[in-house]
Amino acid sequence: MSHTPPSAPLGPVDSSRVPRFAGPATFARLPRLDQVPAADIAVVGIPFDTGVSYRPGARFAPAAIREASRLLRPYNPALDVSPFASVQVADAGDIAVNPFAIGDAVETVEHEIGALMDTGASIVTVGGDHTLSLPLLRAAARRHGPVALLHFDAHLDTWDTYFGEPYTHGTPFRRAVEEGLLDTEALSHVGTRGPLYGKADLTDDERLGFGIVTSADVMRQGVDEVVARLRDRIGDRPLYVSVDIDVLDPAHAPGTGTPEAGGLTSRELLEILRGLNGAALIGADVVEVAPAYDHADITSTAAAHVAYDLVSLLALRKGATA
Ligand SMILES: N=C(N)NCCCC(=O)O
Ligand SMILES: [Zn+2]
Ligand SMILES: [Zn+2]
Repeated sequence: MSHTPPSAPLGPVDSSRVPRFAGPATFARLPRLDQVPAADIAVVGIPFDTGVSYRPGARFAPAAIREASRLLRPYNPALDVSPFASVQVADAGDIAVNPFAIGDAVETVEHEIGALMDTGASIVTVGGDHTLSLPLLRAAARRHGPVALLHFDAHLDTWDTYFGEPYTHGTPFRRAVEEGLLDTEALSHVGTRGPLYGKADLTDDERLGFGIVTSADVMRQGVDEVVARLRDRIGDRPLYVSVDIDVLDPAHAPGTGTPEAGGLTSRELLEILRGLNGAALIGADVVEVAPAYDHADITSTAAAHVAYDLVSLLALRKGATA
């Protein structure tokens, strides 16, 4: 069901008239959700980093990504779409999550995102740590049933517990499989690399149903072959995409909490995402941006562009054109 009003959607502030560095930042200078009757696509910030195991700071990512998104323009040539022209896209602001209690934050995110989805909006979240994918997948699965997952990350994030804790940024996808939120025929990690605790990390992960396209596979096989393999696995299932920005090499994303050498370039990541055009994307998150470790906004710029392409893919699904 589309909630696009009969009149044209309210688009972003025109950066050819109002300088793009003026005024408060919303994602891509889009209207706030409270300025439009309803949104077909909502970008939501989640300022939360209580689930991290190493460098904190992802709570500041929604603001940094919005600032970095000021330079985005309304036509996306790579996907030949104007994502804001015929579909109402809006910035829904930040979810007020409890910074002291992970369980409470997880419940709040599930509830708030579920309520937004109930209005008919598709959601792209920006910011926060990878703990958040669990409540986001709970909300997605409640609406769509078990979903296919494309998980871009240096890490597996299928560990069982950390310090005995079940809800952390290293464990969301183990919980998601246990809770039946994922279609275990269609689970892929992309960009995996780096040292593990032991070989069992990999065998456990495989037992949960995941396939792995390592960072080195992307280099050896190339983007087109990787996209073909992933699309084959996803088919026409409802698809959730989770992007941990540490999938990028630290040269392309220094501002993150658990950096690993040997990652994707931002060009490779964007091209793989664009290869998903036509898949049944239903929602996405962009997590693990930690602005305090960033330089020259490299990481938040990459995250803003990733979110823009994800919004573009959702807009295409909702009928947007050039
Ligand atoms: N960045 C994410 N999501 N997870 C990293 C967990 C790595 C570790 O603590 O061993
Ligand atoms: Zn990671
Ligand atoms: Zn992760």
